[in-house]
Amino acid sequence: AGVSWDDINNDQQSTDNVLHNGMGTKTQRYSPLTDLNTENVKHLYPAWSFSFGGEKQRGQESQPLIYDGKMFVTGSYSRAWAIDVKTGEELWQYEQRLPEGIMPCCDVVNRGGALYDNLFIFGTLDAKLVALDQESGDVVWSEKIGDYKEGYSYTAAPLIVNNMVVTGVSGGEFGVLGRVEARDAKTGEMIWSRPTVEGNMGHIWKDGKKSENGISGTRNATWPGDMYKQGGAATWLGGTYDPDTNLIYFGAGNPAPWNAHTRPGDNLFSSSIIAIKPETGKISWHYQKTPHDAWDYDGVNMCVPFDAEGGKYCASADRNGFFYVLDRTNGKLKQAKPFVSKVNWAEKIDMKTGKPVETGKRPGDPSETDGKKGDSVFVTPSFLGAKNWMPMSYNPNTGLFYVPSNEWGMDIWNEPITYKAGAAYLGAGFNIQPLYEDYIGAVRAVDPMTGEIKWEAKNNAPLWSGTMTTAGNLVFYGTPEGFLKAVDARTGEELWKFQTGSGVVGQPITWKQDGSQYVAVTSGWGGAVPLWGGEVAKRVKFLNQGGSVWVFKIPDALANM
Ligand SMILES: O=C(O)c1cc(C(=O)O)c2c(n1)C(=O)C(=O)c1cc(C(=O)O)[nH]c1-2
Repeated sequence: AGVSWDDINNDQQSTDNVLHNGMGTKTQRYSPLTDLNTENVKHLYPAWSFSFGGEKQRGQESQPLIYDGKMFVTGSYSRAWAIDVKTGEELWQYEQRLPEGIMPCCDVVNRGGALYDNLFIFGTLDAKLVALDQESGDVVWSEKIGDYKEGYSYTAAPLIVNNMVVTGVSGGEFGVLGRVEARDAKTGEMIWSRPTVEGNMGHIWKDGKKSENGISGTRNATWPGDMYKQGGAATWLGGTYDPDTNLIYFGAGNPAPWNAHTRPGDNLFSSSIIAIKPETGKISWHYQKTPHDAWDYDGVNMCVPFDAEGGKYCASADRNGFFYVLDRTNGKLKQAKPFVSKVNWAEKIDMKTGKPVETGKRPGDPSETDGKKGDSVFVTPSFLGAKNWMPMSYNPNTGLFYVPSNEWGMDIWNEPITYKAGAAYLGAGFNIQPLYEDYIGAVRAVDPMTGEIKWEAKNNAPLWSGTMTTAGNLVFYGTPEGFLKAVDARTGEELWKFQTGSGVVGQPITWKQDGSQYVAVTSGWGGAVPLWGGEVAKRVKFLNQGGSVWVFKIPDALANM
């Protein structure tokens, strides 16, 4: 009984449940179901809605999981629920007792949990992993990921690989040490820990004992002095696993602090994609998208595995505005094209070197002006990114990625900064601005092999929800204005929408149950935009908060037509 690794590995093919983040460890967010399709989606109607209750609303970014007639979903402030999928009745509720001093940078969000055996495992804002019994909601084990007093937290859904639960850390804005860690999913015991800042040694545990496990090659060649110890490169979005290559792919975030003048060098492995061997935690290859990042372009965006033209690739739509395709066996660059209309920090990515050709838009060094504030520059995209955390989906039938993208720019300048444990470690100021009157968000259908945009669906507010696609030629996504929408995967034509009562910044899923296809999504406006969005935050300040999960189905009479 319970959820096995085989079940999880088969998640994308098995349609009667959703066992893993991304609807499979590859996180393609693709369902082979065709019951619901472009013809009948207009009949989709709500089966039930469940309120997360309380005053603790804020951003609801969770992807629900479905197993054995139960939905497992997390909410803001490190809460989790099990719900009867048929009736929408609550089975149990768990609420982490959060200390006063938690320091999540970008809202009190959670993006979902992981199922393994009889457990539901999720990360909390006080940087713990909590494993709950699926039946009772009781805590089976709990382990510390990092010290919340130093700025560590966790918001991502864990990744399951074999018998391991694999997680990263949040806290890049506080100079934490980014890392990827594998624990025994049944007990929480550490198996390996792999820092993502060059110069820091990894460790492997044997019989409960920690041993050295260095990476080969240069040690700390890309950071000055001791700065690698607080180098950031937070792994705050979790990762993907591909059984074909037997590699774990993680994005590593921005180098700390933001002020790049303090840390000459490429600052590996920040703003990079890293491929890790699951047995040892060793880095197999790495690819840096933004060397010596000066704009908080971060780099956590997942590299989503897909196969095309006989090759094994992964694709990453980066905050820096480029859509990257890498050979996922060795990290070699195959393609990199912009997926937003204005990218002004780099002209292009040089296909020979794999590096960006910059245009000179780095914020000025404060020591070259009055010592307090360096010259400000206007840069596109803004640091909230051409695409932030919200996941894209890949449809193998259309061969297209469906990317939730945003068009905005920022004024950014640097200030002096020194590291202090538990304090913001930026050394930068900024103001984000819209570029266009009529829209900020746009779902874009990207052909990964050419970089061509096949269609786009614009949205007034910035898009902050994931997309999900099906063999029924549908793409689902949410809007901050409150709608869950279904569009035609081939054309982008809008076929259905439903107003959920608050902004949708969640991640839609679909599955089949008792003969009909279901769709679910969380609703509740929040995340980084209202907190950090500058002029954009002002433009969308009318949007209301919420906290609920919605479940939809088609009428039984239409289910098999
Ligand atoms: O560096 C980090 O550790 C870190 C963590 C998080 C997070 O855990 O949510 C975000 C970011 N950075 C970030 O840069 C960012 O834009 C962001 C947006 C969001 C969100 O949920 O809307 N989280 C985060």
